[in-house]
Amino acid sequence: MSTDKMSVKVNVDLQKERQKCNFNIQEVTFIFDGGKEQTLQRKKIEDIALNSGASIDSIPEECLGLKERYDNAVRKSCIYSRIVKNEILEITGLEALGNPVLRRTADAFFKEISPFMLHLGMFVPTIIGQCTEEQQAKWLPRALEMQIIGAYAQTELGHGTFIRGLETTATYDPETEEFVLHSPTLTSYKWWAGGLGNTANHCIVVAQLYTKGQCHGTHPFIVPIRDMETHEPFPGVKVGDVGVRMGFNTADNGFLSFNHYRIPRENMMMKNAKVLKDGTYVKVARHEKLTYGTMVFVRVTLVKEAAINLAKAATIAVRYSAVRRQSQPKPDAPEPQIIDYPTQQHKLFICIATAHALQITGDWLWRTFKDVLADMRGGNTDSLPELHALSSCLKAISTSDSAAYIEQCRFACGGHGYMLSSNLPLIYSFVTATRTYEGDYTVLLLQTARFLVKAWEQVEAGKSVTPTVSYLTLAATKEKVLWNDFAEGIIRSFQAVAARKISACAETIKRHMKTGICYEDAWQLTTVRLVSAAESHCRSVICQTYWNEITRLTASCSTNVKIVMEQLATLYLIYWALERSGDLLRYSTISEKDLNRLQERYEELLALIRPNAVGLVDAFDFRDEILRSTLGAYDGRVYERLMEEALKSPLNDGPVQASFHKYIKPLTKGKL
Ligand SMILES: CCCCC/C=C\C/C=C\C/C=C\CC/C=C/C(=O)SCCNC(=O)CCNC(=O)[C@H](O)C(C)(C)COP(=O)(O)OP(=O)(O)OC[C@H]1O[C@@H](n2cnc3c(N)ncnc32)[C@H](O)[C@@H]1OP(=O)(O)O
Ligand SMILES: Cc1cc2nc3c(=O)[nH]c(=O)nc-3n(C[C@H](O)[C@H](O)[C@H](O)COP(=O)(O)OP(=O)(O)OC[C@H]3O[C@@H](n4cnc5c(N)ncnc54)[C@H](O)[C@@H]3O)c2cc1C
Repeated sequence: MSTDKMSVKVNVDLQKERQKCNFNIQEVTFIFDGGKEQTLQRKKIEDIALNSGASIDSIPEECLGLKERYDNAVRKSCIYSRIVKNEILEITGLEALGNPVLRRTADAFFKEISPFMLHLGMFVPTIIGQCTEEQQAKWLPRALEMQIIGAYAQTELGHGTFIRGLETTATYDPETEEFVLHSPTLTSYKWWAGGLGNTANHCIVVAQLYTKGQCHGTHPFIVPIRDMETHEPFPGVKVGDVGVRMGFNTADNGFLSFNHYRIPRENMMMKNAKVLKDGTYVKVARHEKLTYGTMVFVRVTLVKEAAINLAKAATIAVRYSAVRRQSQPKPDAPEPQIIDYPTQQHKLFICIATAHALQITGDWLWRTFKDVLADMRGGNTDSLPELHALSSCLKAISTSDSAAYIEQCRFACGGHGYMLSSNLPLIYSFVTATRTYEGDYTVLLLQTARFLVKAWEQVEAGKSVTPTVSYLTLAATKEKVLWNDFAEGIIRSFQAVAARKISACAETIKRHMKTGICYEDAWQLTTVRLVSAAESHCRSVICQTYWNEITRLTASCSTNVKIVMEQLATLYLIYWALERSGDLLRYSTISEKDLNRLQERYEELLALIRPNAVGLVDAFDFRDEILRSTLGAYDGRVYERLMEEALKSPLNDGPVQASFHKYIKPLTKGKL
């Protein structure tokens, strides 16, 4: 328990909730963090970063103007970066780049987003993933020392999804051994890159490479864009902010264009392809899509990012629901805590369970990513298509589910959830963007679908398939699922649903083609079903991974931890079986009777989890400085904090605002 939790006076209802909790909270924290060592490391990092007091704002961030908010975010980013560089990276090493602990700690500094986030989040990983060793030796130490600050500019005004359609050109000039960067149209302007608008002095630019008159497709380049002393953009570089956004307003998303702007040949990131001095193009990589590596990396990390943000929202909403009392369902009885309403439990407990499901699946995906990376270092890229398919659908579903449930947490907090000081709107505005960036939801599910249809064709041809789709072989037999075990039955049923949907898509494509249309058109006509098939596949992967892993992770835990963790995982599985009952009835052997039993068990589980609900969110172990919520603080002083925050509003700086004298008074006196 952190010091802030020991010294405060806690709301009586929350105190009672904590007395009811029947399991060892710390053991669950260890599970959520991925082990005891990870928890200890996280706490150490949080202590280092937060005990400096540098994260504290005198005026709430949301009450500042746009410029002051950016200014404040840069100030705090510099302090946080110094702490990360001098103290945190020493503890974590570069593993921190794939570990949400840095982001989690950063939340204490920024209620919105740091303008430096993409420096560590994408600029540094791209140097690691796309540069030769020699190039890394040049750029990496400078980037880690924060001597240079970078952004990742791939998306353009005209194209984000379709990378092959990017218009920025990098044309090699062998005379000077330079690349000439150029933005030929308005739609070729780079757009959206985080940290680019006013902060970064360097930028990774993805451009169409031309040499010897031939285009070789998109490649990444490191581009200095601003003078290191004056910070003025270099001649030939036009850079600025893209304008006010739904969230991310301190993230400094920018635009960038080039007018025949020259960079040295060595600034092409040459791990996967090179241009020699004479302009000869040499392909190094064994897989064409390795230049997309940073996107795969970020998609993998976003699964845990989705989990952490949902855990934050659930913590806020569950604690608030234990403090808040409303209505009078029984005459003469006191108003119940709103968490006692089964409908409220239905809104909230799935959020707790989903945070665990995504965290565990995210851990598993991270290990898979590292295995594939190790294979690729040895020259074997066979597992890349499976990793791409997995990271695509898991990024899509985790960010989409997380955003939807964070919004559900806000609904669960009624009117007070709408206050920015609850932090729920800001968490939502951040997470809903993750559904779009780094690959839009639909686009990524269609990438997974492409892999699934190919896997199905392999199965039909009697060939073997990769592990995550091996269920297609079994499920294709349409055997009856035995419902002697809820979890096993649901997992097998989801696999049957996915398999039947995938096979139906493959058949539909063939049927369309028999009418004489080409494969691409037949594919388009099937995309609504393909997205649905990819979603079912992803759901089956999450259900199976969550169930298998939670069984493994709790094997040596105390009995009550095992019980509560199993209750949550079962709740997750049953929730989705009921949500997708139409699919199950259509494609699996489930009966109405089975579904009725699932509904009953689901309602039993809500009641069983109820006494442990506050304990479960306490186990996420968010310090108040990170939660930054009037509704979710550990002490439950909800109403006091709401009042305190209200009084900090600049609109409360005096009893009469200047606008009264300027406008209202003249209006009421008939002088306007
Ligand atoms: C303070 C602490 C900081 C710590 C930070 C920690 C974490 C960071 C957290 C968050 C990050 C924060 C913010 C991020 C901000 C956002 C950044 C961005 O958005 S950057 C821009 C991202 N852009 C995209 O994602 C674009 C999406 N589009 C694509 O990926 C591709 O264009 C698309 C849709 C995949 C299609 O590509 P295309 O080249 O046209 O390919 P095809 O469809 O023709 O497919 C050809 C084959 O290639 C396979 N493929 C495609 N992609 C990949 C891949 N990545 N890897 C492997 N293989 C791939 C595809 O499956 C086809 O295969 P087959 O031919 O079917 O075999
Ligand atoms: C907050 C934020 C931060 C960002 N940060 C960065 C950054 O740092 N660097 C960077 O380079 N980019 C960044 N981006 C850009 C981001 O990567 C793109 O916005 C994203 O990849 C989606 O591309 P798009 O905007 O072109 O959408 P579009 O592709 O135009 O999508 C619009 C609609 O069309 C649909 N659609 C598109 N193609 C297809 C298809 N083939 N089949 C079916 N439907 C399709 C989509 O599903 C969507 O509904 C950021 C974006 C946001 C919102």
